[in-house]
Amino acid sequence: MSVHPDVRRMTVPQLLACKGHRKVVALTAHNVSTARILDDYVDFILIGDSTAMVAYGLPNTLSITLEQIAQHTAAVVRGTQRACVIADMPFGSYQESPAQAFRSAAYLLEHGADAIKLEGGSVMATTVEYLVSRGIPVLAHIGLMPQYVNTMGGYLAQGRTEESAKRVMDDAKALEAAGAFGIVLEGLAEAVAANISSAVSALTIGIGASVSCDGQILVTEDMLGLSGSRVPKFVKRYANLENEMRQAVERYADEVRSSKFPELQHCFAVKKD
Ligand SMILES: Nc1nc(=O)c2c([nH]1)NC[C@@H]1CN(c3ccc(C(=O)N[C@@H](CCC(=O)O)C(=O)O)cc3)CN21
Ligand SMILES: CC(C)C(=O)C(=O)O
Ligand SMILES: [Mg+2]
Repeated sequence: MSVHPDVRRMTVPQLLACKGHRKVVALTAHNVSTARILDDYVDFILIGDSTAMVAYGLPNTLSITLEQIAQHTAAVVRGTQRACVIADMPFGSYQESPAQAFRSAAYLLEHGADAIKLEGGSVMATTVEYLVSRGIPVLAHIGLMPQYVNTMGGYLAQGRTEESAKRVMDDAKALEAAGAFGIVLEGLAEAVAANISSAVSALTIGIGASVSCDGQILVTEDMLGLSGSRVPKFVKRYANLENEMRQAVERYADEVRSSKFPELQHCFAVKKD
């Protein structure tokens, strides 16, 4: 990157300044071609651990490694200029201790991330404070936490009982006090998301948590119709790129088989004399 880039990347303080003024727009990406397109439209791009599922075909988000997320982060950074880039901390890279979390988060910042995201409520407050006080902006993630799939027994919406609603509100307040600049609210009852969004000064980013959040995020493959038929209830399909890709690939296959492609314009001629 040049010393004086014409285009400035959105910073975490600028993201936070959106609270109460305008909605924050976010999507996931893990490669250059997608990141380059998103860069013109979103405030931040998340390299989600959902990459495990949408890019690697793994059954859940648990087995993607820090090294994999770091490489996908570097790719997204190379494909973007304006969007803030936030990397998901993979399972096992931060739960052990604040020091372990710092080492992992620093590794992701070394690969170009502007901030990191980690899952967990009050239990992560000490870790969040440790990271933020040492220069690493933290986006927290509560409600439906996919890295807890084995203890939760599934991807279940949260905040639907009084007890659950109170727990999630307490988590949000603990993370705010620890210094998280934002909190992803996933799979959360609408009223609870609304209460949290007005109770905390941190930015709330919803996914399946209603329009009351300060911003929204979705997995890009889901909203583009590229992740098959089984998508979470909270996904809205803005395109059906699977159909488009099928049509294009079918046409290519037909043209190769019928020798219609390639044509002369796609070929090199021998140089004259
Ligand atoms: N492609 C993709 N999109 C995602 O949004 C996503 C991932 N992968 N991987 C990690 C997690 C898993 N997510 C999920 C997966 C399934 C449901 C789901 O099926 N939920 C039920 C409701 C469950 C209940 O509370 O009863 C649903 O009907 O949507 C929700 C979130 C969200 N995250
Ligand atoms: C959907 C977002 C919030 C996420 O954590 C992911 O993609 O991994
Ligand atoms: Mg994630």
